[in-house]
Amino acid sequence: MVAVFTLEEVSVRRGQALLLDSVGIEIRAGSCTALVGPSGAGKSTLLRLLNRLGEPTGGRVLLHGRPLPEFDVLALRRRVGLVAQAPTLLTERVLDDLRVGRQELTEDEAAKLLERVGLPDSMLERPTAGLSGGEAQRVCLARTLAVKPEVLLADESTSALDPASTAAVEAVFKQLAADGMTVVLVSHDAAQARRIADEAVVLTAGRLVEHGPVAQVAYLQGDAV
Ligand SMILES: Nc1ncnc2c1ncn2[C@@H]1O[C@H](COP(=O)(O)OP(=O)(O)OP(=O)(O)O)[C@@H](O)[C@H]1O
Repeated sequence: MVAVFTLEEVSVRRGQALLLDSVGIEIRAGSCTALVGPSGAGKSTLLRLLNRLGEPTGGRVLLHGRPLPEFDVLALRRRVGLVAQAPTLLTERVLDDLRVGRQELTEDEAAKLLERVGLPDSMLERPTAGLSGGEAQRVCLARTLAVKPEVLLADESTSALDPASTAAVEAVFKQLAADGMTVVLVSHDAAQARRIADEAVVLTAGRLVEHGPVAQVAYLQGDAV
């Protein structure tokens, strides 16, 4: 197995609270890994360590065997892109938003990015203010992909979307992993994790309780989540 990320005994303590407790996992290259578990389990905390939006207070996170602090943080964040829960558009026009991380992006490339996330190229000239939540989330996803990251992190990226937009975003994640990208997503939805992920990491109260192929992870079986 080629590990993209290796977490060695990773802990995160904030004051009295132990948000992550000695978590050790490897995240396989070219797979879609879902971080699942109950509310407050530490899923977002773990995800944010992977591009240094957060720092462990114990243990180490390695990218291809190198500790994350050895990388330039901005270069790391281009390599490990994050799509947040709520879409945040940064400019007034869709095309300009897609160029935020890559100014030299041509209109052709921008149109291809939109196609990749299931949006028509006619949207390039649209004002960002008029987009629906589902469209805005997919523009954010396209903007992240414009930078050509090696890894895509997604934190509950469909939790505010209607079923049709959720299905569209899920299809994009699946296709990205099928194309060889490493995708790590946080989901509170077991059915979603089963639909799109290859592997699942189950956290409860900051501790790793299971990690394996989705079909073998007990937490994801049945509808009891
Ligand atoms: N700065 C902080 N100080 C103390 N506790 C914190 C801090 N930040 C987060 N927490 C707590 O850490 C726990 C883990 O938070 P985290 O957001 O990682 O969980 P989660 O599994 O993603 O939850 P959810 O599914 O509800 O988003 C929560 O109980 C949260 O309240």
